[in-house]
Order: sequence, then C-alpha cells, then structure tokens
Amino acid sequence: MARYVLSLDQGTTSSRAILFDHDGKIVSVAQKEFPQIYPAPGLVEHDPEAIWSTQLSVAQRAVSMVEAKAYDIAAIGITNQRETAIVWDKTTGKPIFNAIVWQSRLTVPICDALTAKGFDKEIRERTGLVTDAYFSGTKVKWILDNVKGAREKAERGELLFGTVDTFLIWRLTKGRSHVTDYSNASRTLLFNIYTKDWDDVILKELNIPRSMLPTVMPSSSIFGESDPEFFGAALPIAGVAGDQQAATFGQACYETGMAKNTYGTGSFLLMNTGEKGIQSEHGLLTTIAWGLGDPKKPEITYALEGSIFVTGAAVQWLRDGLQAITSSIEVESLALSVPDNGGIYMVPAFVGLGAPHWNPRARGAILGITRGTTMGHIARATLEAMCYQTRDVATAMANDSKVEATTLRVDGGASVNNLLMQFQADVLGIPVQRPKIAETTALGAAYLAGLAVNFWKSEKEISSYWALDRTFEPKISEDERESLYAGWKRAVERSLDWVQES
Ligand SMILES: Nc1ncnc2c1ncn2[C@@H]1O[C@H](COP(=O)(O)OP(=O)(O)O)[C@@H](O)[C@H]1O
Ligand SMILES: O=P(O)(O)OC[C@H](O)CO
Repeated sequence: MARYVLSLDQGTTSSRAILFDHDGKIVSVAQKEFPQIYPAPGLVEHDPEAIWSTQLSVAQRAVSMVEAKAYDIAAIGITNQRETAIVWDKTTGKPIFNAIVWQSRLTVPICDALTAKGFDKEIRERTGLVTDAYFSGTKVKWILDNVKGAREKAERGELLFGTVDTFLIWRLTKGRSHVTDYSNASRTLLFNIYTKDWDDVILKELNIPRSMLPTVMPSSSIFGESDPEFFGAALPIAGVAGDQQAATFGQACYETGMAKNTYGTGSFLLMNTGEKGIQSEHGLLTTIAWGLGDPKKPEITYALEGSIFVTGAAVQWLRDGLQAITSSIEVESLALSVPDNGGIYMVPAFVGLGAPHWNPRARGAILGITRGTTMGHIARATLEAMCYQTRDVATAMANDSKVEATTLRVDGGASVNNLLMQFQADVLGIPVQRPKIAETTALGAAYLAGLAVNFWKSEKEISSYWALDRTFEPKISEDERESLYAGWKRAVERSLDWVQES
C-alpha cells in the first residue's frame, strides 16, 4: 500500500518538494532557491531550465531522503507560482524566451493600450481579472510579438504556452500531456471563468492561437503519468492548483466565507465564495479556487482574491539589497531592537502595487526618516507593511462579500514570524490563526492528488487533519489601530504613480 503523496511546490524564489503521509504530516522536505533575473527595473524573469532542474532535483531528493520507492507514492501533486508564462517549442521542448514572472511589469504598455480602447471591461466580465501586466495573457502576446519568428511558428502550431504547472507536467510526462487545471487557467487572462473555456474574443484581441493553449482539467484528476526515468516507475500526476488556491485547499477553507492569507514573496488573501463568482467593486479579483468532479461537468468553486505583490520579497531586499540581515529569520530580532516603528512607513511598491490599488507606476518609498531612524525601524516598517497591505485587501473583501471575517487563517514562509503575526492581529482587530503545518500550499496540492487516487476519501476527512499551532489575539486599542493605519494610507498616497514613463 502506498504510504505517501509527493507534492511539488514550485514557488517564485525556490522549488520545494514534500512527502506527506496519510495524516497530512511532513515526512521529508527538500528545497532549492534559484536565480532571479532582473533585466531592467521592474522586470523579473526566470530561466525555465532552472525551474525544471531545481524542481526535479528536490523531488528526487525528498524521495531518496527517506529511501521511499515508487510503490510507496500514491500520486504526485503540483502547485506553482501562478501567471508566470513560458512558451516553448513543441518539437525540441526548448523554451523560446525566459519565463516572464508574474511580478514583471514588461507588458504595462500592452495593458495601457487595452484599457485605452475600453477592452479592460471585456476582460473583467469574462475573466474576473483586471487588465494588469501581472497576468499571463499579455506576456504571451509580448513573446509572440517580440521573439523572432515566434508568431509564424505559433500560427503553424509549433509552439506551446503554459504556466509553470503545465511546463512541469509536460517535462515530467516527456511531452505526453499538455494540460493545466481550472485554478491556473483562471489566472491567464485568456480563460472565461463563467463558460469555463478559453475565451475566443480575448484570444482574438491578443492575437494568440488557441492551438498553443493547454487542455484544462479538474484540479483533482489524472493529468498524466511521470516518465519512469524520474522516480523508478510511472507515477500519476493527480492534483494541480495554483499555489494560492492550493493553500486555500490545504487550509481546509471549504465553506463559503472561509479565508486564508499566505505570506511568501507576495501575499494573497483568498475567500471561498462557493458556486458564485462575485464581481468585485473594490479592486479585488474574481477567480477560480478549484474545479472538481466530472471533467465534462466540473463543479467550480470561486474565490475573491486580494493579490499583494511584495511582502516577503521586501525582507529579501533587506537581506540581499541593503544587506541589513544575513538571513530572513533575522528580521524579527532586528525589528524587535526598537519598541515601535518610530514614525517610519515603508511602502514596498517595488513592482507597482497590486490589489486594491492596481497602480503599476507606484514605486517603493520609506517615509518619516529622521536622524534617530535605525535599521531596526526600517525592519519593523517592512514587517508592518505586510500587515497594512493585508488590511487594505481585507477591507475590500469585507465590502465586496458583505462578510466580516471573524478570524484569519495564515500560512507561508513568513508566517513563522511571531512579531509579524501579532501585528497582523493588531492591525486587523481580529484573531490570526496559524496552523501546525505552515506548508499548506504543498499540502493542498497533495490533498488534491490524494483525493483523485482515493488516498484520502473526502474534504471532511481532510478538514479533520487541520490543527492549530497558535492564535494571535489583537492587543492594541481601536484608536491606536486606526491612527497607525491612517499613517499607512498617507504613505501609500505618496508612492502612487511615481514612475512617469511607461
Ligand atoms: N522569519 C521571517 N520573517 C519574515 N519574512 C520571512 C521570514 N522567513 C522567510 N521570510 C520571507 O518569506 C518568503 C519565503 O516564503 P515562501 O513561502 O517560501 O515564498 P515563495 O513561495 O514565494 O517562494 C521570502 O520572501 C522571505 O524573505
Ligand atoms: O510563489 P509565491 O508563493 O510567491 O506565489 C506567487 C503567486 O502565485 C503569484 O500570483
């Protein structure tokens, strides 16, 4: 009997692989960072070969660490940084350009042109998304328009597009499966979340041939089998979801109104809105959380999402850019070296601002500096900014959904930071609940895969594995909370539209 599910978590800064046992407990973890490519200010790319090689090597390491054999593994689940676009040659399997990362501002001019002609409304109604360079569609258009010979090849059916899940599955199956799931498709800007199909009106507007696009499948289903070369025998790839949706699944947010926030490179607050895709009037996205059941008639669960582009990445900047710390974990003690923020606000709009502002020309700002300012204050302001940005999207979510959250479930790499979690509770004014397993993204993909192969039976069974590590209760007064937040709002105002050229 198989004992484990292998989850591959391909994130923005690192590739991770985790083996989970039947109780949803971690058996082994392997992780590797890979290089970020910054060709110009505001642009972010990855080498798809680095994505593939790090992901494969950590997967093999996680398996060999506990001497697991292929027959010990019931299925593979895949979860991934979303929106990042890869285009490759169908015959050679070689990408024709770097992966254009979700954070990249490369296609701001394309988005401006779409908005100028009023096409943003079509996009909103069909995809639930805003016309922002964040999403894959304009990145694919840019590649076809700018890489020599790409458009002709695409029109001859010789090129394939995929988000990172699709690329990994294509490589794992040695080109036998060109597929994605509903949650990833819903982030491309090319997918109609209501008809549940690629949208011909948008494809025509962006001039993207349908033949490049993967087949869309339920998030918990058999996407293909990994080639025996990789793990000693073929393994079913049985669960796929974008990382934020996978985390929502891993946090067992199965009821309408349940929400989670993940603190990684960016932060993403998602609320399950059930069978209804609620159109946001406050700068959030309507997206697909997951599609389950019969591939011909999938049951779609929708979500409202607040996408914050930079949270943990600002801590990385303290580490790599300012060299104020040598590892991310040190940010907490540095921030604790001062009693409060000393009047400092840091707006980490390094690649513009996402929800709810959608201001691609905003740039980072540190305000309130005096002669008394220390690196401790800047560290504190960096952590606080994660929490204020979360409050911005939580407020928008309450306004859209008419549901006032009573608690917030949290996860992600930075959620280990107790100071951060306490301030989050303080600034939201509600308790923050951190589960025992912070790796809920990988866990969610494992659950989706395990459900497809009957390793787990039901969402109810999975919910029973959710266990609380710690609750952070709000400790500051309403007056203090509102006065701190008012300062944040003034700081954000000053960062907007900083870049004047496109
Ligand atoms: N103790 C910490 N306090 C604050 N931020 C942290 C801490 N540990 C890690 N981080 C940040 O969390 C991010 C890594 O989280 P992770 O969930 O692995 O992200 P991703 O999936 O986006 O690669 C990094 O940006 C890192 O700077
Ligand atoms: O890689 P992460 O965890 O920062 O997640 C990135 C998101 O999927 C972008 O939408």
